[in-house]
Amino acid sequence: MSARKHTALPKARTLIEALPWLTRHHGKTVVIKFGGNAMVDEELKRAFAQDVVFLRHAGLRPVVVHGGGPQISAQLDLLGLESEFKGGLRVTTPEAMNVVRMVLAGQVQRELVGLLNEHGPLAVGMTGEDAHLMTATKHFAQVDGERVDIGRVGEITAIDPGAVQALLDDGRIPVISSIARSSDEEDAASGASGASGVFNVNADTAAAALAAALDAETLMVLTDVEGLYEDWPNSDEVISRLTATELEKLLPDLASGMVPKMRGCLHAVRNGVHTARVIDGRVQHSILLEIFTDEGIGTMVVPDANTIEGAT
Ligand SMILES: Nc1ncnc2c1ncn2[C@@H]1O[C@H](COP(=O)(O)OP(=O)(O)O)[C@@H](O)[C@H]1O
Ligand SMILES: CC(=O)N[C@@H](CCC(=O)OP(=O)(O)O)C(=O)O
Repeated sequence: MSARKHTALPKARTLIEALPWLTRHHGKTVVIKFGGNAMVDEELKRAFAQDVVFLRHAGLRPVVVHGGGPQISAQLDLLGLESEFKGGLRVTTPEAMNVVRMVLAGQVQRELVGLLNEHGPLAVGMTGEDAHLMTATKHFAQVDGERVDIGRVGEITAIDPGAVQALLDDGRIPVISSIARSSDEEDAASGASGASGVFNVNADTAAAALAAALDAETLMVLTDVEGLYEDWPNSDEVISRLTATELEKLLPDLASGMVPKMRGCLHAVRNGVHTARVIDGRVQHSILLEIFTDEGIGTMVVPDANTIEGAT
C-alpha cells in the first residue's frame, strides 16, 4: 500500500479559513461599486465578475453599481463634445446626458451583465429609472463657496429598492447604472422621449444611497488606488480604518474623485450599513482578497462606537 499525496490540502485549508466569514455573512447584502477607472483591462473585468458570482454562490446577495466616467469622457470626445467637471461632478448638458445614458446603460452595464452571465443566468441590468429605483432633483455644485449650475446632475431624493429586492430574492445579481428619474412629474414624463426627464448621478453616491436603502451589510467601492491616502498626493500611506466621525473631519480636505466616494461611505455607515470599504480594483480578485484577508486590503469605514455585531 502506498500513501497518497494530498496536493489539494492547501486549497481545502483556504476554503475552511473562509468558513467563519461565510457563515457570518450568509444571506447578507453587499453593494459593490465598480469604478470606471478600475475597469482598465479585460482580465480585471473577468476576475471582478468571477468574484461577484462567487459571492452569490457562497450565499451572499451581491448588487453591482457601476461607474464609467472615463468611458463617457471618451465617447463625448469622439462626438466632439466637451468634458468638464466642477466640484468633482460632470457638467451635464442635455446633449451630454444622452451620451451618459447611452454609455452607462448601453455599453458599460451591458458588458458587465454579459461577463456575469457567462457563469449562468444571474445578472439583470437596470438603471435608476427602472421601477422608480432612484428619484432625483437637480443638484448644484459648490465651487469656491459659490452655487454653480452644472446641468442635468441629480441629487437622489428617494430610493424604491423593491425591484432590486425582488431580483435578489429570485437569486439574481442586479447591475445598476447611476441614472435617476426626475422628481418633477412633468420633467419625468418628458424623459420618455429624450434625456430631459433623467439626471446623471455620480456612481459612488448612487451606490451608497442604494446600500443604505437596501440595509446592506457592506458597501465596497473598487477604484484605481489602494484606498484613501492619508496625505495625497504627497504620500501613499493608506488609512486602513476610520470611524464615521474621523472621516467627517477629513472630508473638507479631500480632493476630487475621493470626495463622492468618502461622502458615500459616510452616508452608508451613518444609515445602517455595517462597513464601507474603498479597495484597489486594479488588483485581480480584490473583492475576495478583501473578504478573506484578516486585515483587509484597503480603507474601511465603520460607524462610531462600533457596536454593530459582525462589523469586520
Ligand atoms: N486622499 C486620496 N486618496 C486616494 N486617491 C485620491 C485622494 N484624493 C484624490 N484622489 C484621486 O481620486 C481618484 C479616484 O477617483 P475617481 O477617479 O473618480 O475613480 P473611480 O472611477 O474609481 O470612481 C484617484 O485615482 C486619485 O487620483
Ligand atoms: C454627475 C457625474 O459626474 N456622473 C458621473 C457618472 C459616472 C461615474 O460616476 O463613473 P465613475 O465611478 O467611473 O467616476 C459621470 O458623468 O462621469
